[in-house]
Amino acid sequence: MNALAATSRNFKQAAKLLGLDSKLEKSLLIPFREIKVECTIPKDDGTLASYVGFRVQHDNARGPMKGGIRYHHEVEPDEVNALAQLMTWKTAVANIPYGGAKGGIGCSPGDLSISELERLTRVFTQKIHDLIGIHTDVPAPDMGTNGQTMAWILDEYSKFHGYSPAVVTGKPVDLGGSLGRDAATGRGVLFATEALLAEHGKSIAGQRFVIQGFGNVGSWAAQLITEAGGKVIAISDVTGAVKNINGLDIAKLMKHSAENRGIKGFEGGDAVDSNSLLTEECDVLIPAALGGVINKDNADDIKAKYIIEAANHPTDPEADEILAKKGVLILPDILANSGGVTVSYFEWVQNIQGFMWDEEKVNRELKTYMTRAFRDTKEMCSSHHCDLRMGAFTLGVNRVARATVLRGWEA
Ligand SMILES: NC(=O)C1=CN([C@@H]2O[C@H](COP(=O)(O)OP(=O)(O)OC[C@H]3O[C@@H](n4cnc5c(N)ncnc54)[C@H](OP(=O)(O)O)[C@@H]3O)[C@@H](O)[C@H]2O)C=CC1
Ligand SMILES: O=C(O)CCC(=O)C(=O)O
Repeated sequence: MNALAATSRNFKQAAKLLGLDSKLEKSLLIPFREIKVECTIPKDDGTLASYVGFRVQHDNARGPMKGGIRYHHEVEPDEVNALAQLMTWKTAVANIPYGGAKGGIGCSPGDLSISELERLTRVFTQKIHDLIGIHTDVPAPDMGTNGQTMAWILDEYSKFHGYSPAVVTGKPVDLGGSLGRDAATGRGVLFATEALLAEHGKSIAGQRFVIQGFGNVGSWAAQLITEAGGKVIAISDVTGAVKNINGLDIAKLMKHSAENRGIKGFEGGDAVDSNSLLTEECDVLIPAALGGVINKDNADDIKAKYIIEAANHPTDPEADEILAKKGVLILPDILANSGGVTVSYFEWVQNIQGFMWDEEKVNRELKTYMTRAFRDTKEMCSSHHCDLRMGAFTLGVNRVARATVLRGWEA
């Protein structure tokens, strides 16, 4: 199912459970602003190349809009729209004072040189600089982007507006980035998984994990789960998938991946078919790459008891229904991966205060926020007799709806 159709379907179900006024429901779904820009750059070989960039600013009822920028060849308007909408509900679930936005450029970052990526990022920033800002819309990294990308945006934006470190988060620590932001989404995944397992009398130790994606989120999740005593038995990235039922050596896999631009060829396990990774025998499945990967075609074959959505919208609504019938518990994206934007909030707060927290404080606060978001979601599950996805959606949508009405929304 199309990402926007899937996200909107979940939103409408939550609106129904909350008994939301139909006009308010319609207004909450419509994005505040959709930006599309053409970014033309000279390539290293002297030819010109053109890429389409997007920024969708979905909602700002609770504060400045917030969300990552993705560089990927599949970036298209509907998906960016869906991701921006998810950010609105996610920041509300985390109860941080933000709305939601998302951006992206349709490109294959692996095929561009560092200087081409820099030129592309600077041109994109030139085209959107007057629509983002510390109190309007604050970008961060997502798939295919990283701290360096944020540093270029910061620098380009600052040429127009003066030095403004708080205009982006997820930037390098040397430029005012927060300690702990790099690991934050993976660490948040760990905390959320711990909270879910604890409800069932279990802990990370002794559970078998399968992870799709070995980038920022997947690799940190794998490291932290291993440190907590979990056994990561299979991992995939674009180059392939590797499995070891005794547990993969994540430190060695990190080294191999950095040296070989991917996990293909890693000798600490058996190469397996990437397409069957999601249906491997395990206790906990963590999709940490693309959206829509768990769908009606593979949901019935999934053997995990728990799915922790580290990626955004990895599960289609049709798959949700199939998995619910099988008794598989899903910790939804807007809760499970909210650790990244939560520490982005800490980073923004530190920049505005001109003060730096130590990493221990960042991680401690992150745990408090993740545990609170989990508890608040469970309360919505109890009061609306719904699953965790609807618990999180009703929590987020209700908070945004209340802020919207309080600010003076009129039907
Ligand atoms: N970064 C963040 O703070 C946050 C990210 N997220 C979400 O987490 C997910 C991952 O983001 P992030 O880790 O930042 O992105 P990265 O670009 O750092 O990593 C993405 C990973 O996914 C892999 N991948 C891409 N396509 C496939 C595929 N078809 N099969 C298997 N693996 C694949 C990539 O492989 P390769 O490297 O070989 O290309 C890479 O290992 C996204 O859905 C993102 O929206 C959510 C919240 C915050
Ligand atoms: O850190 C942020 O601001 C946003 C992270 C993000 O894009 C996401 O949570 O999907």
